[in-house]
Amino acid sequence: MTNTQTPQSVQYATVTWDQLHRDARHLATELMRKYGSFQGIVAITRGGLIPAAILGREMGCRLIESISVISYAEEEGSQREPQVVKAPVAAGDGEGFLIVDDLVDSGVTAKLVRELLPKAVFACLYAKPDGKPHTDQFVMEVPQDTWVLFPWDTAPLFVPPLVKKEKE
Ligand SMILES: O=P(O)(O)OC[C@H]1O[C@H](OP(=O)(O)OP(=O)(O)O)[C@H](O)[C@@H]1O
Ligand SMILES: Nc1nc2[nH]cnc2c(=O)[nH]1
Ligand SMILES: [Mg+2]
Repeated sequence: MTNTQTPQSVQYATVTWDQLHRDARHLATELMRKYGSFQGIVAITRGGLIPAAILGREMGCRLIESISVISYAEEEGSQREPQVVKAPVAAGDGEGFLIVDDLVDSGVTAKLVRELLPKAVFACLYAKPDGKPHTDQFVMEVPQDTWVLFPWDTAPLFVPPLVKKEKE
């Protein structure tokens, strides 16, 4: 994960596809060691979909259910009252299921999904301190004031050589 400081002092942590894949495989290893196998996986859309696909492949799990929660306003990334727009019907009360998301931040999304699936295990790749109590397993902790940029949030971009910046 690469930390970048912008002039406004907003911290970003950029995750590449390679790192995400490595971290998801590491999460699969730890989950199998701790819990054995799962009957099914519930992906929290949209961020949990790719991690869930990687975990499903590694753990030999083909039953993938989803729950769709809208927690952040699209335009400004600010938090709003979370709204479930698709329920994880196949998962029952969560017994034998693994819930997967890309990260926990405030923990609001994870808390809501756990209330709907009280018997499920919850796993994610990255956890900020406020969200940590709501996850059973994660790979890496990220500071609360850091915004994680996932590979699907970014694109390679031309960057001018340092020597040109010095002349400005
Ligand atoms: O712990 P919280 O403060 O609730 O934040 C974590 C949630 O926020 C992000 O999803 P987002 O709502 O942005 O939707 P998306 O997955 O569809 O991009 C992320 O994928 C988690 O699901
Ligand atoms: N991409 C992204 N989405 C989030 N939703 C809540 N926190 C975050 C974050 O740090 N990064
Ligand atoms: Mg999400």
